[in-house]
Amino acid sequence: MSEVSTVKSRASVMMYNNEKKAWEPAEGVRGMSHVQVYHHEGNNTFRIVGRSMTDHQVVVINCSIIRNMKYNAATPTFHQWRDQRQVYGLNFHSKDDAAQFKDAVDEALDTL
Ligand SMILES: CC(=O)N[C@@H](Cc1ccccc1Cl)C(=O)N1CCC[C@]12C=C[C@@H]1CC[C@@H](C(=O)N3CCC[C@@H]4C=C[C@H]5CC[C@@H](C(=O)O)N5C(=O)[C@H]43)N1C2=O
Repeated sequence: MSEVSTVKSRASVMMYNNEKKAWEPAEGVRGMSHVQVYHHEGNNTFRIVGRSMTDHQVVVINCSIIRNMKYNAATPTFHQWRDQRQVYGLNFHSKDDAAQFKDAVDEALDTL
């Protein structure tokens, strides 16, 4: 069973550096990425995958959407969430990109 992408938005992927108390671009990428929500229908799991726009081979972010995850739309174009290891941030290209992405994440959270 393959995975189905439910949204594709443009955003720059950031990670929060807890030591430096600052946001940094995700590993190996500068600038915009395509961020997608993938649904694995077989086991009803979801993950957020980001690939660099300049080189789609570079996976910039790949993390599960877990039940009851708090997805925070801090501003209309900056959304963030955390897992045990770190805090992720998406600085979207536009409010539409952000809104579409949030809808897909909310939909995933509703079905988990
Ligand atoms: C309870 C909890 O976990 N709270 C978390 C948030 C959260 C809540 C609920 C569920 C999950 C999470 Cl994750 C929390 O508050 N966190 C997570 C780590 C960082 C932060 C802590 C302090 C700083 C203060 C300012 C604020 C911040 O980071 N921004 C303000 C809003 C947009 C603003 C936009 C863009 C980014 C691009 C660079 C920097 C800039 O614009 O130059 N910046 C910003 O400055 C951005 N912070 C945070 O978000």
